[in-house]
Amino acid sequence: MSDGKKPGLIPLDDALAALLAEIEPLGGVETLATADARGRVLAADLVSPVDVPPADNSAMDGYALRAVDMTSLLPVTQRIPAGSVPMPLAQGEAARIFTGAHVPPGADTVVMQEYTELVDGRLRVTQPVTAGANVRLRGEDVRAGSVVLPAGARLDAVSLGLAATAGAAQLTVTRRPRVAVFSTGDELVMPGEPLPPGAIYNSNRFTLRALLDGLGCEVVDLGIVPDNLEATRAALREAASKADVILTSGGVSVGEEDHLRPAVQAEGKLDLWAIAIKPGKPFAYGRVGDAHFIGLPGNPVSSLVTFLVLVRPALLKLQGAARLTPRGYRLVAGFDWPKPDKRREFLRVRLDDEGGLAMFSNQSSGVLTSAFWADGLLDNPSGQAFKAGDTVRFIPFAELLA
Ligand SMILES: Nc1nc2c(c(=O)[nH]1)N[C@H]1C(S)=C(S)[C@@H](COP(=O)(O)OP(=O)(O)OC[C@H]3O[C@@H](n4cnc5c(N)ncnc54)[C@H](O)[C@@H]3O)O[C@H]1N2
Ligand code: MOO
Ligand SMILES: [Mg+2]
Repeated sequence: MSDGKKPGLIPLDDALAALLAEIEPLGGVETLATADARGRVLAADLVSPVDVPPADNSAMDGYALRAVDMTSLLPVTQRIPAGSVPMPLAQGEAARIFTGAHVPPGADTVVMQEYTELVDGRLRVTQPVTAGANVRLRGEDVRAGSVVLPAGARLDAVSLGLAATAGAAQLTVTRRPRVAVFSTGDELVMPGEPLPPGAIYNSNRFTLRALLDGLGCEVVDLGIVPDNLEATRAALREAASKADVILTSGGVSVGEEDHLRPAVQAEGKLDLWAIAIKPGKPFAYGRVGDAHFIGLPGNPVSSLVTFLVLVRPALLKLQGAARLTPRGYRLVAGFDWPKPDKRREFLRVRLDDEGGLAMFSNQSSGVLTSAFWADGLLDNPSGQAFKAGDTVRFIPFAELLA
């Protein structure tokens, strides 16, 4: 802990480890319709009761036959649209078949119709295909009895589709965290209201609510809290009575208008403060009652970055997610960075046309445009300068905002 004047900054990895050590998964499950489970975490392995596809089926509109018959003129003895049940195919016969229709027993190959012609009602293959072509095998996607989605999987568009392909109408997911959110700042005004002198629109509320929503959390929005100790303490008490997590923005730095740290110390305890991260240094973590307290810096980019790097893993751990941190990728910097900081930096960067990384010109933590422009964050270790052409670590927003 620091006295607030000369903070000994905590390395980010240590801070994240300490934060995650405080987080126990919430426990508790609920069963939801598959369509309603986006953003949630699967509570138990999902085992498929069926093979997918359930039978060998055609990948093309064309004709099913036996490969050995490919060079003969074949009578077309049945017509098999998708959804119908075929009859067995005898040697020397072909069947008209459509994409997705079950291949008749006896047939082993499908020839697309463009590679065939009918001669007096009989099928001639004009362009032979290899044996087994265009047949999608039973169970080649999912085998009955296998785990389609493991416990801890986060449910996104692809995993929900996969659950449905295995026939799951409902999914058992972990309990969603209740997160009470408030913004602090006498200067804050809500969009839609006039902007008086000295004021600024409250953007963090919207960023944070959307981030929480994406992570499957239930938001308790306590609005804007003025910059005074009593109001901040009262807001913390209310938040702790209503939520598993209290998430605030602003008022965590060292000015006498920053009341969150003393308020948390009065109402509970402060475990972590001042991280070696840029932007986002005054990030704070503690407890108020049974609730976790997380204080994000007010600057909009600091608030966003600390959420993505520190809060997101914590909220995922609360929900029992298997993967807490995003993948990083090694990419080439397209610019020089001659001014290393003591803090680990997260620069807002974009993929350039050569597959390297370009940087937004203004990296101020107040410039939210930088994050909108960017494709992700360049994760630069503390004290490190780099040059164009050097390899750096890139974390795409596609990973962080999923
Ligand atoms: N003497 C020092 N001053 C500051 C330090 C320091 O080490 N010594 N750290 C700076 C850093 S780094 C950051 S980050 C900020 C964090 O400040 P706070 O968390 O106390 O946030 P505020 O002072 O309340 O606000 C900062 C900035 O952000 C704007 N803001 C706040 N909330 C919102 C919101 N909901 N929507 C949009 N904008 C918001 C606010 O107007 C301020 O401009 O402290 C530095 N100071
Ligand atoms: O940490 Mo502050 O975010 O450098 O502006
Ligand atoms: Mg401040």
